[in-house]
Amino acid sequence: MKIALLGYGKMGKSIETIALNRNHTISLIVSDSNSDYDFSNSDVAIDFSIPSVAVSNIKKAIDAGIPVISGTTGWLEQYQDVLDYCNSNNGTFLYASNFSLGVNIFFELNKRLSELMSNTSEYTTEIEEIHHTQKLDAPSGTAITLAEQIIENTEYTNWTLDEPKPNEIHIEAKRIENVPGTHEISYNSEIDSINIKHTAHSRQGFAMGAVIAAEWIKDKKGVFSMKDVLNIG
Ligand SMILES: NC(=O)c1ccc[n+]([C@@H]2O[C@H](COP(=O)([O-])OP(=O)(O)OC[C@H]3O[C@@H](n4cnc5c(N)ncnc54)[C@H](O)[C@@H]3O)[C@@H](O)[C@H]2O)c1
Ligand SMILES: O=C(O)C1=N[C@H](C(=O)O)CCC1
Repeated sequence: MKIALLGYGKMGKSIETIALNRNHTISLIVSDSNSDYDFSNSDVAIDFSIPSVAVSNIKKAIDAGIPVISGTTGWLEQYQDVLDYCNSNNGTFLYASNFSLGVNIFFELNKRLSELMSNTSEYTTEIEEIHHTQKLDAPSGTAITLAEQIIENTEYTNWTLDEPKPNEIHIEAKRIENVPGTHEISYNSEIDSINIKHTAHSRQGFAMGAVIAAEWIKDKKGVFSMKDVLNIG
């Protein structure tokens, strides 16, 4: 498979290594310095760039009729616009806030735990995420997905990085050098605490998941998620 890499930073380089090991080729590398590019020699595009350019990269791939997967976070206020664009142009698109198998299993645990907690009023819920200091967005896309899952199953209606109101889940976003990504959900009462935590030891899981998603999506049409790729949940 010929893969176009949109973004060639920490993730783009990890994806390149894994893709080459799985006998794919890299047909195009787009970084901030070469925005004038075309997809004529590519089967699929993988976008891990920056929030301000992700949407134009994704739309450009859809315009070219190339399936595109995106792991870039921090642009989700435009997610519905991208879905509509993809559907009205008969394109192929998959976004995931987190491509690792472990986090996608963790999402299922989070969903189940929030269902179990839905009828208890004694507990308050908090999310802590820790990432490296170069990260541009806060909270992480993964923390937003976790919060949205909890909101779907409980009385919470919103998340906040600030001091929470009673209906808001507090997300604590910490930035510590070299941390690839840690997420912890806590339910705290006077009596006890319940915590679930995922710790990434490297970027390998994110990159492997992205390559597997690209292999899976190559000949499909429509909008997909990692649940479709991994067949879980
Ligand atoms: N979904 C996931 O599993 C997952 C995992 C890790 C990171 N991420 C997200 O992926 C994104 C990239 O992460 P990273 O750690 O590789 O960041 P990074 O800063 O190391 O790399 C970003 C790259 O984008 C490039 N870029 C800038 N302008 C561009 C343009 N116009 N077109 C294409 N590329 C351009 C930069 O040159 C840089 O090389 C971030 O949004 C991050 O939050 C998601
Ligand atoms: O390194 C990053 O940046 C990461 N971003 C994703 C997020 O925002 O959730 C996934 C984890 C790593």
